[in-house]
Amino acid sequence: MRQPQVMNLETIDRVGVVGAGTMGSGIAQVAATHGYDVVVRDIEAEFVERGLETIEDSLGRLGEKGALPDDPDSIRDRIEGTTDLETLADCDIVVEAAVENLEIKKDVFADLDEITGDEAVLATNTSTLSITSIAAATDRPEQVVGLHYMNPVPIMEGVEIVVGEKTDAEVVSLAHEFAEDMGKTTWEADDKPGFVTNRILMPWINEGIRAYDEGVASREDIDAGMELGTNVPMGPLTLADHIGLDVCLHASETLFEELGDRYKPAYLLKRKVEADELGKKTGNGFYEYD
Ligand SMILES: NC(=O)c1ccc[n+]([C@@H]2O[C@H](COP(=O)([O-])OP(=O)(O)OC[C@H]3O[C@@H](n4cnc5c(N)ncnc54)[C@H](O)[C@@H]3O)[C@@H](O)[C@H]2O)c1
Repeated sequence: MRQPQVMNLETIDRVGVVGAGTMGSGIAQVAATHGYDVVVRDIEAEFVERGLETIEDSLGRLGEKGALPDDPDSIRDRIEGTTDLETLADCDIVVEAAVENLEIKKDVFADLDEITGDEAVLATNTSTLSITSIAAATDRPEQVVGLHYMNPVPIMEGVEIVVGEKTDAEVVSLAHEFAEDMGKTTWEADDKPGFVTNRILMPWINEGIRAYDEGVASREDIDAGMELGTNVPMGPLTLADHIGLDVCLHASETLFEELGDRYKPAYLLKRKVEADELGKKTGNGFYEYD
């Protein structure tokens, strides 16, 4: 195993992005917006082109709203598209956002491990797959970390930093700093299935889908019920559509395989109710209140 090099944000100039789909194009755009030189790679030229068009459209819209620190053309000029993975060889950090398939991600990481410099950080945007498993395809598992951006990347503020079994603490710090440098706010999760977000989100989405299928309410009323009743900005069916149903299915299958039936009331929930810890009204639940 290699020894991790000293890394800090100042050493990161060139950012590689693998995959020019929904997430990869967003990550490339946000990195370029914050001054990084970006190279984004997909397997087919038409996918690269589509990703770049998405970026141009989004930059155009944000530019019109005055929401960019620079003019859209200058930001766009910082992004290079390619089908050749070798173009990522001199990247200081690579964020992988290819399809949610462990074998594909492992192949990508093995290739990145071969071609990038020793000190490069390799990050994955996986929604549910194990960082540790992906890192095992490399000879630098301590430099592999989860950088889980949210969709749509240019709009969503949060990035979940996922710590693999062997991820070095310096790499974790760098991941936080890198995301924050892109104007994001981070939180950290251990490398457990679904991390924080999808572990909780996916059963919620699936329940919304089942409720619709079982005729509990119309699509609109399920979404309205959750939006108006629980103050989320988007109900489960609309959100699933935004995420991509295939992405949701992949994520759900991984969680089901790893965690089984998650729909029983949580053990701790029952215990807290028995202990009369009912939340804000009793002054304590999962938090304490004055
Ligand atoms: N869509 C979301 O809401 C969301 C949110 C957070 C994380 N993610 C995760 O981000 C990743 C990408 O998801 P997406 O929604 O952008 O998917 P997508 O299908 O929109 O894009 C994936 C892209 O990866 C490309 N690709 C496949 N194999 C490749 C390879 N070997 N090298 C380079 N490119 C390759 C595909 O051609 C495609 O363009 C997945 O791991 C997903 O779980 C998705």
